[in-house]
Order: sequence, then structure tokens, then C-alpha cells
Amino acid sequence: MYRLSGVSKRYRRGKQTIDALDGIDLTIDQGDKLVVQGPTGGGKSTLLQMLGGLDKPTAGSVELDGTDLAKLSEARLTKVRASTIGFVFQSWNLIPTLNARENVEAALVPLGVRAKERRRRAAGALESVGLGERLTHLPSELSGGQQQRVAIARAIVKEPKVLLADEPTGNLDEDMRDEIMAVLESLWRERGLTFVMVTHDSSIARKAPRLAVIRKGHIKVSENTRA
Ligand SMILES: Nc1ncnc2c1ncn2[C@@H]1O[C@H](COP(=O)(O)OP(=O)(O)OP(=O)(O)O)[C@@H](O)[C@H]1O
Repeated sequence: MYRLSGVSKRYRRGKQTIDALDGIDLTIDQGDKLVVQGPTGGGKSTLLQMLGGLDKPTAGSVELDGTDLAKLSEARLTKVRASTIGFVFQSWNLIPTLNARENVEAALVPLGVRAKERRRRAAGALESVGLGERLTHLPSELSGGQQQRVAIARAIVKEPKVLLADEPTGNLDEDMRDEIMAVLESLWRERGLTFVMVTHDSSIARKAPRLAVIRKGHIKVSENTRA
């Protein structure tokens, strides 16, 4: 489903250039889980931005189901992101004045889903992450782990094909980390999502069926048949 060919991303800052990605070739099949690791500054977040169409490569192509995201107009890209790709970040970025259900509903507004249907689907998504009893709580009335669950519900309510997670457990203590990982794992399995996750957590990486290590913009992928 994803096919990256010769993907490079060069940032310029004054006279300095940084090759955040340097000629990446990578294929990710539909329904695959890929865990991405590597030293700080290696290019992990940049790769995720390319997969999510949040930024465009300097060179190369990022095909998602045969469409090169690098060639799409901003307007088309926005549509692809809104309908096909769910994002979960380390900081959950919930809107503080909206309750859990309203935060999740917000993801359906750009898709033109009617209010009643939005409410129904948002409640369903929150139930699927174990927050069915917290629909009207504000973010400030939820724990960190619960807020991250709301963010996950917001990412999956549109029923995306792809889920991209950048350090989704980075702000959580160990117990909550395990809980959030269990939620993501079961969503991946149940929904047949293509799931790409950046993490510093080696225990997660050890269990990954496919592991990509990015160092200085270069990628090395290994399969773990025992995972
Ligand atoms: N907008 C930008 N402008 C200039 N340089 C950037 C920009 N974004 C990233 N970089 C540089 O590109 C390189 C890769 O950054 P990236 O954020 O992808 O690394 P990372 O592997 O995700 O690191 P971390 O684990 O610290 O989050 C780094 O050297 C970084 O300083």
C-alpha cells in the first residue's frame, strides 16, 4: 500500500543543509505494523510526516495506494489526510474547551458528516478505546492515559486505512504506556489498519514483527519472525 522510492528530505537553515532523509526505499503492505526506531535527529519524525502527507520530500515519491502524495495539490492532500490517515502524537493536542466526544467529533467535520451521525460515531470510537463512560468529560477532567485514548479515538473515528503514531506513549508512565500500547495493538488487529509507530521504547521494538531503524537519514528494515 505504501511504496517509497528514493525519498530524500533536505532542510535548509541559512547556509546549513540537513539531509533528514537520504534516499529512502520502503514498502509497507496493507495491514502491516512497522515500528520505527533510531537515535535522536535520525529522521524518524520526518519519515512519519512524509507518510502522512504533512510535508513533501525534496526528491523521490511517496505512493499510497498508487497515488504519489508528493505530487498532490495541498487541497487534495488535505482530503487524503482527513479521510485516510489517522495521527496520534506524543502530546495529545485536545481542544481544552470541548469534551471528549466533541474532540473526537471534530475529526468528522471536514468529511461533511451530519451532527447526529458524528455524535453516534464519536461515542462508538470512545467506547472502542474503553472511554464509553467519559463522553462528556473535559480533557482537564481526564488522566493523561485517558486523554491519549481520546486522541486515539479521534484518529480512528473516520475509519482510516492508516494509523501513524509518533511516540504515542512518550508522555506516560509505565502502566499507562502498557495500556495505551494494548489499545493500539487491538485496534490494529481488529481494524486491519496499516500501522506505523515511532518509539524509543525498546521493549515495544523487540516485539515488533517489522522494525525500521533510521540513522542519519538512512533506513534499515529487519523482520522478526518470532514476534
Ligand atoms: N523544519 C526543520 N527545519 C530544519 N531542520 C529540521 C526540521 N525538522 C527536522 N530537522 C532536522 O532534521 C533531522 C531529522 O529530524 P527528525 O525530527 O526527523 O528526527 P527524529 O529521528 O524524529 O528525532 P527525535 O527522536 O529527537 O524526535 C534533525 O537533524 C533535525 O534537526
